[in-house]
Amino acid sequence: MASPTILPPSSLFANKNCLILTPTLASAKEFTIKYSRVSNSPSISLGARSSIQLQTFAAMQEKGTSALNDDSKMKIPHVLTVAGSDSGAGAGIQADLKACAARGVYCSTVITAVTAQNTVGVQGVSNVPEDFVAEQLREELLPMAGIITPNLKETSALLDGIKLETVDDMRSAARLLHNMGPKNVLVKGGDLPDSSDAVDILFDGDNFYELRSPRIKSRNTHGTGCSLASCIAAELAKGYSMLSAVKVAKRYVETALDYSKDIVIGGGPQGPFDHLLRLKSNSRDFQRLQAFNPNDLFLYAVTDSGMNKRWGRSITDAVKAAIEGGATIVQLREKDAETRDFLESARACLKICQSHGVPLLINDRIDVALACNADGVHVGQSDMPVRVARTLLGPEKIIGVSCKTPEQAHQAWVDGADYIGCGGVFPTNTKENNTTVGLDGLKTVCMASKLPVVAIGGIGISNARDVMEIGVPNLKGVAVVSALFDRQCVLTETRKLHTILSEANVSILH
Ligand SMILES: Cc1ncc(COP(=O)(O)OP(=O)(O)O)c(N)n1
Ligand SMILES: Cc1nc(C(=O)O)sc1CCOP(=O)(O)O
Ligand SMILES: [Mg+2]
Repeated sequence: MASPTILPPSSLFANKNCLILTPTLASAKEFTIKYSRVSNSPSISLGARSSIQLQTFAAMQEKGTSALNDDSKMKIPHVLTVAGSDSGAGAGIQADLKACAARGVYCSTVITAVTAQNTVGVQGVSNVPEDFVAEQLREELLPMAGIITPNLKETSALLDGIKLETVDDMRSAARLLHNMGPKNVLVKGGDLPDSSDAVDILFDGDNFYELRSPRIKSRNTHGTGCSLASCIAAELAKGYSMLSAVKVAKRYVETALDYSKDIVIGGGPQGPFDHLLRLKSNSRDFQRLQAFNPNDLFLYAVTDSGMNKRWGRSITDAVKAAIEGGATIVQLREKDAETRDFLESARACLKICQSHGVPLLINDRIDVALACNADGVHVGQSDMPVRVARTLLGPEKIIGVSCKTPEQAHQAWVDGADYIGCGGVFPTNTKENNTTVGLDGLKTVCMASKLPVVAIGGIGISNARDVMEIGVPNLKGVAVVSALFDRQCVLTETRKLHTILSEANVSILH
């Protein structure tokens, strides 16, 4: 790539040609700021195109943004969006409002331009006087940005027209944009040629993350960028990290696009999609648009068909007892089961888990997980690669992967896993020829991992406390097989382990 001229940040605001514009609103002062406030750490996300962190909430109030005044009484997260109005209601302010509402966040609005448009095109734009908007926003937005989210055209426009044809080009561009000041850059590669996946590159100044998802064929894509940025702001406002917020936002937009493929609004070539899908569907898939909850890893019960047979109980009885005893997530690890039996058990266990709000994962078998619509899978380093599993399972399902080294942990994040299982922490008889990494190995992996971690291998009531006391915040719990299922009473053993973990949690917090 040729080295681009980097525009000074202030000109991004002052010069319309340098603003990051959506193609449909290219003549408007189209920029969107989403303001989100979480207790004492206010942040603004500059939406359709970027996101900024405000130093102080007070500074914003002094600027007279009355919509935000008295915010302290609000119980729900609050986003301020500053954007153009789209009369077609697919993008702009209208998309921001819908996306925030769909994500459970209150959205105040400042309108910068009013457009007349429909699914055929933009018929007119009337800008709100620039001074009036500038009065509210200040200059030099980009260096304050928490994240900017340009698509390929916008990235190219910001970088003096450079060509972006490959994922490597996107990475280089993300680095160049990062040099302009924003803390994070998400270059959206939806228009990348010759790619069967939609690939976005997130760069936080240290690491690149390649976020892939299946490309959704739909004419109803108008407002996708606005909605993604709004959703990032909404998730930040709820307190999620930038990385989690971006992942959830991407999943939300993908799911909404997929849900809206067949709706017909207007006769033009590009229609809007339906942001409020969640309100219209009771299905678990839509309810699970939340980020994976890492706290579910607290007491992770992993079944073993051999052990259950030995103690004369069915898998379903074993799962019921584990849940009653306090298991917070269940994995069916049925190495010897015939596929048909496994599927039948998985369906029955899923019903039990669903009725208790406990996620059910399937070990190794993506086919079984798909067939029974389980919550996700756990795979190892020699099972199906996480990236492939993600493509098959879609953005909503939980994917866990076994990791013994920092490098594997890093790859797990890049590939789109939700958590890692790290072990064997202690020697185990449950898994043959398993390498023991010890408490030190566990700590090393946890510290390197951007994902939540569950420890596994030889863990039971005698040593669970030692494991949790390594005191690394992303170690969220323990995964256990024999200490629960190679025992006479699964319920009693699970309860005991739950008590020990809870006590360890309390002592770590103090
Ligand atoms: C939570 C959790 N962590 C690790 C594993 C091990 O997975 P894998 O390495 O694929 O080995 P098998 O379980 O398939 O023998 C796990 N199952 N769960
Ligand atoms: C399934 C599994 N995976 C491991 C890993 O190190 O990745 S250890 C393990 C077996 C865990 O069983 P138990 O709790 O009975 O020791
Ligand atoms: Mg495996």
